[in-house]
Amino acid sequence: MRELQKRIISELKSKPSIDVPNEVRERIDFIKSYLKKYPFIQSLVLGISGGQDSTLAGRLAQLAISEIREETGNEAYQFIAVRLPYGAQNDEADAQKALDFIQADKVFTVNIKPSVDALVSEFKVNSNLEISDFNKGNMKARSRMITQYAIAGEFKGAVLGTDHAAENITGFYTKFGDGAADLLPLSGLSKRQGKQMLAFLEADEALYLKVPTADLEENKPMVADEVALGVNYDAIDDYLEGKEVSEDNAKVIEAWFLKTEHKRHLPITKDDTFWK
Ligand SMILES: Nc1ncnc2c1ncn2[C@@H]1O[C@H](COP(=O)(O)OP(=O)(O)OC[C@H]2O[C@@H]([n+]3cccc(C(=O)O)c3)[C@H](O)[C@@H]2O)[C@@H](O)[C@H]1O
Ligand SMILES: Nc1ncnc2c1ncn2[C@@H]1O[C@H](COP(=O)(O)OP(=O)(O)OP(=O)(O)O)[C@@H](O)[C@H]1O
Ligand SMILES: [Mg+2]
Repeated sequence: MRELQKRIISELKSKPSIDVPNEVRERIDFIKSYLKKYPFIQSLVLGISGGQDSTLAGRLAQLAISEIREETGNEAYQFIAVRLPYGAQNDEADAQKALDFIQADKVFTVNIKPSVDALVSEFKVNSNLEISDFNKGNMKARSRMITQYAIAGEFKGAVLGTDHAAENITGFYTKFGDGAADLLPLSGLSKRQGKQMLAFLEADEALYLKVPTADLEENKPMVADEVALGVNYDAIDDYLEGKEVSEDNAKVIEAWFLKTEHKRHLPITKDDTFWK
């Protein structure tokens, strides 16, 4: 195995394969044990996009909350799903399908378009600064973060994130946007391991066979992650599972990993050494 591949696997804690029922159980138990340790936290909050990752994290969270409510008799525990479209969402039907599957205790819908557009327009009006479509995409992800933390603030909540090894390795998320969260129930998983868990949980296969997309840019709607990254998830998963991948794919994956190293650390101080 490549030296960097070994280091990445160890850092991201990815596994060559998973025992699917056990993996589901361990991740539900992780959420429950955290809630038991910090009883102040009574709700879990997560944005549901209609994509694979939030469908899986949302269902695991709802199962954990239902179990803990039953076990403790405390009816205050709840899972709050949040729809956060920017105007009309291209794959709204998938988001509704995901909500049907997750069966969240509560659903809020907040259109982030007015606040994002207001901010973009302020730059233009006051500073004649044109925010690029790409940068605006990251502003959308950060607006979603603000909204989820506002809901957590109202409901003694913690915010869940959907980051997993196949996303963390390329840093393909917005720093302090969708990258910001309190708990990460999918940590260490490859994309295909997430699919296996959704199949085990009996999700409609349309929810995990669909093409993964960030869908943040208006000039390039629904662009597939794999196109933006220049490498496909099969290769990323193989790499994380310790398999051999082509030299070209390995180089692309490793370049993303090295370029985004700053995203996998807390804000950098003079005493940190990872970047030296
Ligand atoms: N070396 C370094 N040391 C310390 N900080 C560094 C840095 N390089 C950049 N930075 C900071 O990081 C910022 C750039 O990072 P960031 O703001 O994240 O922006 P960036 O990594 O440029 O873009 C985010 C990428 O993730 C994709 N994304 C975002 C959200 C969700 C999803 C999805 O799959 O759903 C995908 C998005 O399409 C885009 O390709 C810079 O503006 C700077 O503040
Ligand atoms: N329109 C949206 N509404 C609510 N939450 C969203 C929306 N878009 C993104 N998010 C949040 O940001 C997270 C990151 O998006 P990302 O695209 O990586 O995951 P996904 O859409 O769940 O799965 P996939 O990678 O398969 O598209 C989502 O998991 C979700 O929590
Ligand atoms: Mg998505």
